[in-house]
Amino acid sequence: MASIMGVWAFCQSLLQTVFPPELRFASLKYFHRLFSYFSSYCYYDITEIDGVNTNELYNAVQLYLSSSASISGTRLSLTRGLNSSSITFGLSNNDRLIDSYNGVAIEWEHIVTQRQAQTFSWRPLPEEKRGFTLRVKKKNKQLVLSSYLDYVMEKANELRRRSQDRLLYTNSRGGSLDSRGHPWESVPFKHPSTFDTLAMDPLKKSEIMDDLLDFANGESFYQKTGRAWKRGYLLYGPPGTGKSSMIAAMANFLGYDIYDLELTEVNTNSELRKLLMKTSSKSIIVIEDIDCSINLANRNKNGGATASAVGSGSRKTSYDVSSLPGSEDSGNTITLSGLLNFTDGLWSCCGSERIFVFTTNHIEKLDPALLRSGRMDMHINMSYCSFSALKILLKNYLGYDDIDLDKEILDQLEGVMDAAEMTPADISEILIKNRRDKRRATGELLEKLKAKAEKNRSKPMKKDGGGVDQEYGEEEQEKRALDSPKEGKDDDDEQENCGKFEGGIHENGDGKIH
Ligand SMILES: Nc1ncnc2c1ncn2[C@@H]1O[C@H](COP(=O)(O)OP(=O)(O)OP(=O)(O)O)[C@@H](O)[C@H]1O
Repeated sequence: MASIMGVWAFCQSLLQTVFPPELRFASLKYFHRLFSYFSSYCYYDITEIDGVNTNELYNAVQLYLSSSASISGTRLSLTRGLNSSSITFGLSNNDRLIDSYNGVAIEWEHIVTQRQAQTFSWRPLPEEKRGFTLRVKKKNKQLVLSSYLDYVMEKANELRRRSQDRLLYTNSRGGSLDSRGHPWESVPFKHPSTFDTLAMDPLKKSEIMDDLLDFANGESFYQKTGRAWKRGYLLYGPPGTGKSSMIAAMANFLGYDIYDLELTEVNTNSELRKLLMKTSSKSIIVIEDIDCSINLANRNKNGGATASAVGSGSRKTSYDVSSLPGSEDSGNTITLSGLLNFTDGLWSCCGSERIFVFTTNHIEKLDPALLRSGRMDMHINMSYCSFSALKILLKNYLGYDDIDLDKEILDQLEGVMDAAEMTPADISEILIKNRRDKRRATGELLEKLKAKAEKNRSKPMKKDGGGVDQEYGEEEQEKRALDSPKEGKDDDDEQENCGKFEGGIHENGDGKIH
């Protein structure tokens, strides 16, 4: 052993003296070339750090391989990212696995080596040099370059979305930028509302779910028809009927982030555009209480853009904004046409797969331009709790199934439900309060429903000029009465549009009305 080692050391020193490093390097290079010329494989190296920047492809490959069921190694590396509630596992150092794509075997190897002495860098580099080497037969090279890597990126993005908690963004006050120069601030979005917990007519619910799925899987459809890959939903109905819960359920269903746009914090149309440009794909952009955020009632025929408080009853500071041509962008205001451009115009197409959701408690206050066909693809009426919706609440809150409930009580509940006009929020309150005693819960609920129905019957809806519901309170009625008179051409438009929204779902754009 000692002799062999002695000979080896001697040969090594001889080699180093006879062959200078340059010669060795050159011969190694030619050897590699010769090897790759005769080899039937080609190799691609994907390093973790590309120069000084992080290589996104490396992260994507790592994530993609973590999902591969064919991981054969018995030693895996486990990671849990920031904002993530799940653990992902990946290839351990210098491990390899075979992936299959369109019947072609692709070999991945995770290479980890020690980084040589640190050269000067503005950014400290990790001590280890990590990378993936992809090996594929030369004849399949084209497949890897043309589609496999795109496929890996796409899958990785999908996995990232699924494993990471969704984020809820809101625009910073007065359009200020955060430390990363971003106009949106985010927090993890953990709203537990899902379509299972949402109390509404099951038929309506499944229609919305189908529509969302069609949208999410409709990339080729939108491409084929030349339409921007986006969809608009208008949720309207009295407070407490589940509009916000519906948005959360949509986000949880599709795995999208939510951008909650506070319009009262946006000063100009261009600020609005900048915000839009900074939203990511696969997201829901929400403008809640659009009638309160800016006054989008009848478009002012005479004046320029004015910014003034809207008066009593408005829940937020509001701006009276006209959308006359020529008044756009004049002064520090956003206009209706600016808003429509935001959802509809050329700018709405930066990024893709985005859903716009507007909510309002008073659909009749919205400008017809906002309701016109093609603007908001679907109008969803979140109405008072129906009997079928009540059954969902009873199941979720009290654990009742249809069969558990007394037939007589069920009949009584069904009898008063529509006349009572109670919101799911009111009903959930009663159920939460008595959730430990199911009998008391149903008893109290029935009592309250009967009393409400009786009250409604004895005091029929006093309608003012605009058809104001007593539920909305004196202050709100006054405001609505002020806003109700409609004039000119828009009048017809509005009536035509508003006439369509008597309950249920209405689909625009493709001519279908539900
Ligand atoms: N359809 C529903 N299904 C299940 N729970 C509901 C529903 N509607 C309301 N709730 C309950 O009532 C609470 C308030 O509902 P939510 O905020 O979604 O109503 P909203 O219509 O958005 O009200 P607002 O117009 O005041 O914003 C929710 O936390 C939820 O628990």
